[in-house]
Amino acid sequence: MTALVVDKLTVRYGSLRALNQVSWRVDSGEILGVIGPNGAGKSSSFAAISNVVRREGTATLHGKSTDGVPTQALARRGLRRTFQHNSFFGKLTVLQNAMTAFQVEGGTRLAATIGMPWRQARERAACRDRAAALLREFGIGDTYHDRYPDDVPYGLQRVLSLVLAYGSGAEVLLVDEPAAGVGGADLQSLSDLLGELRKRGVAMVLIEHHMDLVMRLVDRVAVIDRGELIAYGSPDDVQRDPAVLEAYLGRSE
Ligand SMILES: Nc1ncnc2c1ncn2[C@@H]1O[C@H](COP(=O)(O)OP(=O)(O)OP(=O)(O)O)[C@@H](O)[C@H]1O
Repeated sequence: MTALVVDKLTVRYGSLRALNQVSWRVDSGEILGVIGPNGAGKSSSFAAISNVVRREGTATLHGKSTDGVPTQALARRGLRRTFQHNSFFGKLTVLQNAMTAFQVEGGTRLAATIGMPWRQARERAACRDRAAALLREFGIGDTYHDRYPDDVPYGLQRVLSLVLAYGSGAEVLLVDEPAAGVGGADLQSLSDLLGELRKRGVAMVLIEHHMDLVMRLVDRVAVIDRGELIAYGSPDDVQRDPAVLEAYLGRSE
């Protein structure tokens, strides 16, 4: 099932055209890799899809236009994203952060679930159980639940970012450089997690500089260079594309 289609997406910052008429699609249960050199326009495409920056062109989520739909409303429609840098609520524990993942879903206010007294106690307990189960499901054991995100190993923080974005049922995930700063076994865990989310039917768009991870994992690749889509196809085809070799893969970052 088609999850997200972008058509002729264009982003301008003043006189700079950061993205120029880029089109691609991603289906449920599929990972689209978006690659390109630094400054190519990858993150701008996420910002445009999420309606964080002004855009031209269209983005269609499950067949419905997202034009003018606020970011939070898109999140409620199942479009979530993660960022290059972890963005947790630093004063909340890992578990409390996970509890907030259900706020968007349920539409309840953060304060009502975390800060408020006895009236909300039952809802709070249910939310807490759900959040703890979610964390455990993705390998974040109880020993980490009461720590602050900054106090857990970095690889686990990256996993936590994804788990929070996935929350209790994201259908389309925009994943921005999950493997940044991650190596070894943590890289494998991340790769496994992304594979697991795909199995669950989540459509993912993955911006990533870690080429091995991208080429091993994704179903299709969109290559952007200086705001232009220069190649779009299977990892094998893209890796053989002379324009890609010239513009990106042969260039050291
Ligand atoms: N808010 C902004 N205002 C002005 N220019 C911006 C803004 N955000 C990005 N740019 C510029 O737009 C271009 C595309 O940036 P973008 O961050 O989308 O690239 P990217 O492919 O995600 O790069 P990287 O791999 O380094 O994260 C770059 O030239 C960048 O300097």
